[in-house]
Amino acid sequence: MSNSQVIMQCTNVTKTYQDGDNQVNVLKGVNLTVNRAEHVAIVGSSGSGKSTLLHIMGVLDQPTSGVVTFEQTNIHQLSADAQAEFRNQSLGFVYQFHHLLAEFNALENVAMPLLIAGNKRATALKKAQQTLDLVGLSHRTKHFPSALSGGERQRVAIARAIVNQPKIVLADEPTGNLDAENAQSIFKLIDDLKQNLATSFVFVTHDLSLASRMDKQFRLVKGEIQSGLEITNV
Ligand SMILES: Nc1ncnc2c1ncn2[C@@H]1O[C@H](COP(=O)(O)OP(=O)(O)OP(=O)(O)O)[C@@H](O)[C@H]1O
Repeated sequence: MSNSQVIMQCTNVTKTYQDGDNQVNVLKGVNLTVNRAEHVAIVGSSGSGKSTLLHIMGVLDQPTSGVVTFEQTNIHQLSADAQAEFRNQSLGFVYQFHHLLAEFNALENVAMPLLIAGNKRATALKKAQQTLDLVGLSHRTKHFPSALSGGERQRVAIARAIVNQPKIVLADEPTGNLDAENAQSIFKLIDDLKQNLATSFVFVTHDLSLASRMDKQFRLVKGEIQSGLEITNV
């Protein structure tokens, strides 16, 4: 695989917290690579460091040591402005809880990142409409979050994450709050998006059957990546 295929890379990433007199080593030298348009799962038991790693990859947090590159640039050495631009333009986030704005309808929620980036309202709404079409919610654009089902809200959250065509989406247990049927349907949606988008996806999930559908799986055990994906003990 040539280096130009690599979009994001973690090299020897560690994270240590000081808890009183104790040092808590949450990540102990994590190495992983995400290629262009690749769908990657990160699995691991509660407390294994998954969210910490995802936050570091999204420059929401700093590693204690090690390097994270995005298109060969060390993202933690960028200026605050450049980091904000990276988050705005190259990155999408999806969380376990949708974090949609209650006072805006689905269309406006999806348009929000484009409006914040300075697009005209008409342009932003048009792109938001196209993205809601893509996630199968053409018929729900005027609904407020409170009038949508859990699965529909998560689709809106995914539409919001991809509306500005980021190169990579980081998703922290995007189906963790959904029943099995809705979880399946969200993963099918993400599979289907592969046909339309060249976006890389990194998912944190507890669900090994969903993880096994991704192109690649990393298993975190006590802050270290272990190779192989076993169906037990996650
Ligand atoms: N600010 C902090 N100070 C001290 N310890 C922390 C801090 N943040 C996280 N931790 C510890 O780091 C460990 C990893 O947390 P993290 O949230 O990354 O795990 P996780 O694998 O995402 O877990 P879950 O699946 O439950 O969300 C946990 O033991 C947590 O208590």
